[in-house]
Amino acid sequence: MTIVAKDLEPADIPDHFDNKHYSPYRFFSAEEWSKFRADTPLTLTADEVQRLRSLNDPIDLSEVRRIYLSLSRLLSAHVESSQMLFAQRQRFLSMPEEAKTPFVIGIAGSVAVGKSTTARILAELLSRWPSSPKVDLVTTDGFLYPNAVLQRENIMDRKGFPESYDTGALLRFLSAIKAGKPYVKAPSYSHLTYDVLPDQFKIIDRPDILIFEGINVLQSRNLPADGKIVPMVSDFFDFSIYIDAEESLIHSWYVSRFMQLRETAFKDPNSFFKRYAQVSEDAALAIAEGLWQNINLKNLRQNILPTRPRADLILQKGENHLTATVALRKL
Ligand SMILES: Nc1ncnc2c1ncn2[C@@H]1O[C@H](COP(=O)(O)OP(=O)(O)O)[C@@H](O)[C@H]1O
Ligand SMILES: CC(C)(COP(=O)(O)O)[C@@H](O)C(=O)NCCC(=O)O
Repeated sequence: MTIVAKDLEPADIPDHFDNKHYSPYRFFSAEEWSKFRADTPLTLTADEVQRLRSLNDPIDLSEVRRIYLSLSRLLSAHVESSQMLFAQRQRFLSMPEEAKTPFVIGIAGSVAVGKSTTARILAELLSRWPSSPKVDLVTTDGFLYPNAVLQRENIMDRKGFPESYDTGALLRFLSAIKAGKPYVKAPSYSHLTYDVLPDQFKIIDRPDILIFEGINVLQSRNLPADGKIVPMVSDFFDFSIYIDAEESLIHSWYVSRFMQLRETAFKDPNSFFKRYAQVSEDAALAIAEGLWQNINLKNLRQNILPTRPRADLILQKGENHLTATVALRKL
């Protein structure tokens, strides 16, 4: 029987991630991957790594050396080739040489998997390569609808799900960046107030690289009822990374971070979660479990993990947030 594309349901389309023999990815152990750094100098200091890492993320200089130097070397090779291709195309079209529009790197993965640390370390390392001195980082939480809207729509417990983002604003932002527009405004979010900051923006002015990080960045959108084809966020990416780990590990990272935040950020009188700093440890654990099970785990299973096969590179973390395997898409 011949199976034609239209007969395939999404569930029939193999992920191939787990079948290492017939997979669109090549898999490398952390040790194999670390060799690809060649003679790339380690330009970050232990103090800088400490400053860049998020709460509860024990990443250190040896992890930067093992994983991130090779990754920054690979990414800078992609940036340079794309700049060269752009210059060749300008000559082909007999158009004047002009600056290439930003190279956009998407970073996806579950809540609490450590996307922010990866994004900040890569931004620092990439800004030290001659082809990309100007690197900016934007997180997608600024594009969430304000709490007032989520409450009105009765979807506060869907924060982070596709419907909680202003997808139009996300697409307008990325298309302005890719069009080479100067001074593009990115909206901001506060984990302290658990809400978007209405009048605070980050100005993105034609960087060499834009790192765009968030749980939803590899999601495709359902086609609207009128059948119009709309772009998706990842259409604007030149390279994408998915940060992966076993569900049970991410679960434990989420809960232990929550318990640490209870001792720090939640004590701030402006914290949305300040009441959780006052309850007993057992009650706080139950709240963290509830947030994980009812919001973040559901979102991971339904909307985030299914996007993993779309990434160009997958960093698979093991115990202690250390990268165990790197999967790189075959070109
Ligand atoms: N309630 C919170 N209060 C303060 N900071 C938080 C809170 N939740 C998350 N963060 C911080 O926000 C950043 C993003 O967290 P998250 O979206 O879970 O992604 P990831 O852990 O993959 O970076 C991290 O640096 C994390 O430490
Ligand atoms: C703000 C987030 C949705 C992450 O947003 P992102 O930057 O990935 O778009 C997430 O950190 C979050 O707050 N989730 C809601 C459930 C919870 O409080 O854990």
